[in-house]
This record gives sequence, structure tokens and C-alpha cells, in this order.
Amino acid sequence: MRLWRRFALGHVRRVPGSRRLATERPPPKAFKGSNIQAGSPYSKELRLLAHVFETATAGDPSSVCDAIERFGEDVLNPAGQWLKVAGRHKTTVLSKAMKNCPKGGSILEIGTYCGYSALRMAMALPGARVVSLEVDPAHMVIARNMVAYAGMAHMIDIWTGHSKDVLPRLPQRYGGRHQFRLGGVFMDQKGSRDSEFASEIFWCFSCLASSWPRGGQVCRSCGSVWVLGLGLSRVGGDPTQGYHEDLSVIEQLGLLLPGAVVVADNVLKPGSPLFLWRLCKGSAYDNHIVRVKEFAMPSEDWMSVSVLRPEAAVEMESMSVEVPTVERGKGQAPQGAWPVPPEELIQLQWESDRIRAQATRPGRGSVSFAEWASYAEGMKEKMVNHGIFETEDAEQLESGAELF
Ligand SMILES: C[S@@+](CC[C@H](N)C(=O)[O-])C[C@H]1O[C@@H](n2cnc3c(N)ncnc32)[C@H](O)[C@@H]1O
Repeated sequence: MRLWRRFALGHVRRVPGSRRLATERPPPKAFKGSNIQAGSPYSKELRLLAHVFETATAGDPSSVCDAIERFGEDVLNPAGQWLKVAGRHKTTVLSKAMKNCPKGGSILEIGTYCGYSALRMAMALPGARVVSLEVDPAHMVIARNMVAYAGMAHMIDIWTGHSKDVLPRLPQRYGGRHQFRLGGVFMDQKGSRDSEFASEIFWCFSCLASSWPRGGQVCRSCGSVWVLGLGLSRVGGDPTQGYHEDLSVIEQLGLLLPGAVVVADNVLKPGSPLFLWRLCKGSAYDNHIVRVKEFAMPSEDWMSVSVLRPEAAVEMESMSVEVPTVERGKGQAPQGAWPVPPEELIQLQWESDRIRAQATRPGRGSVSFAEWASYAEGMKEKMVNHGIFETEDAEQLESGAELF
């Protein structure tokens, strides 16, 4: 804790007469990766920060991002661990997408983690403010230190709290809804749902899919009648939550500029089937689904890049409200209605929430690289059956192809 307080409070100062934060002195000498006990809470993230302090140049965001990638690939990866940042191919997609944001707006990120993608976006769009939300206060402290060390604290604001609580209040912090307009949004808030698990999940005895009885104990995946209750489940029981819930709040507040770019990571693994359905079957966005190699993990993923049509932006603004309601309906929106999703996609959303919760549970709950790869394959097949498939490949973008 002493170490924690020293690094959290000790080396960052505010530049007199401005909102800018800068590193005042080098990080404390005691803050070394070798001092951090493996397996202790946040040891991975603290070791990452120590690695950055030890190997990257202060004030150079590019060197900080390179150090973060090297930590993921050279330190964690050989130990079978994974750093959940949008690195390498994902950075290419994110940067290319964000470069197409309409001018004059801010960039909103949901899911800061250690600040890597916030730094990448700030570098891709010099002069644009990046506003990033992080539910975990420890991640927030680490990210603020990372951003300050990179010399970008004057461009990146990191707020702590759950998006569903912070989003509706955010515009007030920036002078109101009409002043706080967004040219880009990066949705990367996976892992937020643990607390919603409470009492009983049902597993199918024959195919092991998670299931739940409705009108009898019949598995929704394979039709078997043998469903085993394991005593874990989700309270609130709303399968329509996810990225699309946050997007709906942003839309209802009327924050998106015409042509705003909405990027979402991990839409295949663990996946966001209802979010993709909403985007691809609705009429408000032009969509690209990009196949990407997961950062420092041998598996495939998708990122979605959606551009808000000008007429939809005008409609959203004219219908905007001060107090958004959480979207719970399956086929309604303030604008750009989309068809009711098929039951199989609702089931898939549950499965993606389940594996996401398993992956973020410490210790024995984690998901191996091989399990992730096979999960991604299965998810892809089911999404394709519903007419949702990849339209671009990140490797082509790396070789110079453009998204738009
Ligand atoms: C995959 S990491 C983000 C990685 C980061 N964007 C990057 O590429 O460097 C997801 C982060 O989102 C945070 N998070 C999850 N749900 C959230 C929510 N609803 N609101 C804000 N933060 C959330 C988690 O605590 C975690 O730090």
C-alpha cells in the first residue's frame, strides 16, 4: 500500500496556470517490477507500469505504447498471460478509423484499462480531447500515471465510474450537451458484468452450453431436456445489455456529430451479437467489420467501425433528451429502428457474457488461448448464419488499404 500511495500520488504535478499535468520527477526508485509480488491484486498492471517507467522515455507517448506492447508480447505472453489492450493490428484499425472522425469533436473511450488505446487515439488525432471512462479505480490510477508519464495528461481526461452512471453526467462536465460533441467513440469496456451474476445459471448436460429454463428445462442450444442447475446466474436477467446500451445513451443525449465514427473491439471474442445486430440491421450507420488478430494471443477477433449517417445524426439531435433511458426493448430506438433480434442471438449474447465473466474471474476461472480460439470460431459461424460477417481484414489495412 505504501508503494501504491507513493506512485499514485508522488510523481505527478499540475503545471501552474493550466489544466496540464506533468511528471515532476522520475518515478520512485522503489517502484520496480521486481518488488511486486506475483499474484497480488493488480500485480500485472503494476508490473506493466514499472516496465514502462524502466524502459520508455518520459514524455514520449510512442515510446510508452511500444513498451506496453513489448510487455504484453515479451513478458506476459511466454507465461501464457494476456494483456487486454488493443495492440498491434487493433491499433492500426483504431487509428485509421479515428483519423476519419469529423473535426471539432472529442473522442470518447469506454474502458481505459492502463491508458494504452487512449494514448494511441490522442496520437492519431493531435489536438483532439480524449475522454476515457474506467470503472476500476485501480486501473484509473495506473492509467493516469501512464498518461502523465507519456506527457499527454493535457489531452486525455480519465474519469472513474461505471459507464451507465458516468455517461449521462459527462456532458455537464464539459459545458453541457451542446458543447460536448463527439467525433469518435471507442467501446472497449468488456469485463464489466461480474457483479451482475448472483444465483443460478443452468448448464445443458449434453452440450454444456449455458442455458436457462423457460417453459420447461429444454436446452436452447441442442434441444436436450437435461439441464443442470449450477447455482450461479445473472440477476436483472436482461440479455439486451452490452455495448449497445451505452451507445443508446450516447445517441439519446444527442452527442454524436454527423459522420461520427464508432469503433468497438472484441465484437467476435467474447462478442457483442446484439450490438452488431443493432448496427448492421438498423439504418443509422454505415458499417465495416474488420477481421483482426488478437493482440498477443493466437486467436481471431473482429472490430466494428461504424460511421453515423448525417440524416441519422440530425434526427438524433432533434430527438435528444437530458435524461436518457436505458435501452431495454429489443426493437425500439429513438431513431434508426432495427428488426427484433432472433432468439439465437439473444442466447449468443448470454454465452458471450458468460465467457467474459469466466475470463475476468481470477484464478481457476480463466479461459485458455485454445478455448478462446475455438470459441471465436463458433461465434463467427453463428454470426455468419445471421448475415453478419467480416468485410475487411486488418492485414490489408496494414499494407496500405484504407477503411473508407
Ligand atoms: C479491455 S480493457 C480496455 C483496454 C484499453 N481500451 C486499451 O486498449 O488499452 C477493458 C476495461 O474496461 C473497464 N470497464 C469494464 N466495464 C466498464 C464500464 N461499464 N464502464 C467503464 N469501464 C469499464 C475494465 O475495468 C477494463 O479496465
